[in-house]
Amino acid sequence: MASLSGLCSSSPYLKPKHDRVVIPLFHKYSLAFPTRSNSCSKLSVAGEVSADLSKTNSVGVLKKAKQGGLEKDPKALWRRYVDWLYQHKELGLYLDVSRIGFSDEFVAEMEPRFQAAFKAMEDLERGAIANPDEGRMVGHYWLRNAKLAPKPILQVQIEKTLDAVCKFADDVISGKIKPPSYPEGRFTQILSVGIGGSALGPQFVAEALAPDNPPLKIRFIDNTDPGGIDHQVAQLGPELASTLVIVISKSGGTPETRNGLLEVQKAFREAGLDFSKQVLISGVAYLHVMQGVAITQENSLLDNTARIEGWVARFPMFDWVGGRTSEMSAGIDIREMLVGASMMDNATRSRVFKDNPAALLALCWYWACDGVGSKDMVILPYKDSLLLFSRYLQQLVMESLGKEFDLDGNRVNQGISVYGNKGSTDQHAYIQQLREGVHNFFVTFIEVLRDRPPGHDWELEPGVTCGDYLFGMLQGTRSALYANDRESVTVTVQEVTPRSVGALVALYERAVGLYASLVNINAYHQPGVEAGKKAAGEVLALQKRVLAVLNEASCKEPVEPLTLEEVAERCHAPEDIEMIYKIIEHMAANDRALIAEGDCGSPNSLKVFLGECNLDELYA
Ligand SMILES: O=P(O)(O)OC[C@H]1O[C@](O)(CO)[C@@H](O)[C@@H]1O
Repeated sequence: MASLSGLCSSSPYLKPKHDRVVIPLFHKYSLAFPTRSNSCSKLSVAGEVSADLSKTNSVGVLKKAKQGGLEKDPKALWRRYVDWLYQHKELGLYLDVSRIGFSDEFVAEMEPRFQAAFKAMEDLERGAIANPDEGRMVGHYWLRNAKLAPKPILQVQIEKTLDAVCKFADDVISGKIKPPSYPEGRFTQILSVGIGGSALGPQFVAEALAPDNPPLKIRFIDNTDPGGIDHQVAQLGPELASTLVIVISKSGGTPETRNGLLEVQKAFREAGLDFSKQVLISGVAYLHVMQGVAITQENSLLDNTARIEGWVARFPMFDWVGGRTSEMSAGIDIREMLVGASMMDNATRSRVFKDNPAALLALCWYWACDGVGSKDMVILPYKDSLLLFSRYLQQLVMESLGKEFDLDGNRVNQGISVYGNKGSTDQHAYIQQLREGVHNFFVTFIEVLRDRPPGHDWELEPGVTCGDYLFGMLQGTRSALYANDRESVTVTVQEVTPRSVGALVALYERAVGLYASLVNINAYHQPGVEAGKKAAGEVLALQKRVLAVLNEASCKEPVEPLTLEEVAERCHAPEDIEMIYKIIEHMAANDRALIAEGDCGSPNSLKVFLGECNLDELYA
């Protein structure tokens, strides 16, 4: 049986006190250990024997390896810090994984799997169908280096779109493109309508990179909540006339985004603004002469609508760019971000494990979460401008990794839960539990070294600045957590710039892709969300039936208030009585159904009808 004892002695981390853990590295030994399935791995690995390590259940092995606890000797820790420190010199980015307790045996065990993951990633970048469930390529890396695109036409499209977007942005800021109802002025506001990756990316980047006094202030409608939409429109006030509305929807068919579009169109009408001139375009990215831009996939539902109405220009979002990885597509301060992302992409192509920060991150995730999501990923940027990084990563990580089946059809219910906010603020919120409570997480600190632009700093007490406190809080929290065996990773950047933000996005996009290979799942589809969308459609269809039944009863002389059972029966949906009750409760709360008897607290006492009879509906 292969033993790895030789690897142990060289590592200061693995001291003799650890039991020798023997890990089968090659297929012929794996039969000694239970595997999830006997099917050979689809992943081809380096070396003469293909391993089915993608199925080896290494959780048990991991647990055994972890029993030794974390290294606490300061000198040994320092050696580990130095030994594992990753630095991207040009980007000024560091990755410290020393506070994650993976063992040398574990790294050795994972090596073949990483080589397989690297190979899968290289195939992906060459245009393989890396999203097999949707039969799509995965090409967000091409957005920052168009030469990587597998077809010349794609390279041209990427480069042309980038140029067109940058020119459009310049023309808006310079006032060359003006608000139609405000010809003497220029655009002063941006209202972005989109959801999921079509909102979180722009929101994260706007929060991280927008200057204190931007040429256009940006606000977001990222939900179908009428109150939220009204609030954003109300805050625009008279500036609605000089608001550039951007609708982002890759599919062009997301209900929440469509509703945002319709609601904003209505607001324009009510403000006496000729919406057809202050175009808010949803669907394919069309640059209308007037007041709207949209970014999404060509030939979408809305694209065809827009094409029929004849639009001036278009910014396509490609079908091989997933929503959660569309950060680098049209619409944001892109060139510098692309440079940072491209530099990080080059680094994360390395097959030399220690030179690949994304591989290091993926290794830490696998170790900390046992490859099954057993711990949550807490994202703690100690920088206000990176406030939304955790929300951005929540979608990137959880929508990519949170999958029911693996690529071989095994039910795995994979994923890593992500949450966070910012430090040191969160030290006054949930860090108490992290330090002393349930140990179900590992932390990712995001450290930004530059506190203020040069010459703008000052000491609030002799020798100490406000930023020193922030630095001290980060380091103190990291030490306090580790002292109580709470593991963490620290990503350090010099300052928050388009280049460092681009690099961070690219780092995590690659880490997610590599981790997905390690756990053998498709990171590039989101079937679970489609299920939710479908269920929402069924609720709305039932609501239509409820309204029709109530309308019929309300058109009678005298009006016939109905009980829930009667409504359910007439909808031919007795099994949906609870949903019918919820629908009626929501309608009554919005004065769209009237309660003749009883109240919603006693569902069986209810008798409801509609305030008015809609004869058109009745005879429809
Ligand atoms: O950009 P679209 O097509 O409107 O989709 C919005 C979001 O919905 C999803 O498709 C599902 O959540 C995300 O992947 C995407 O970012």
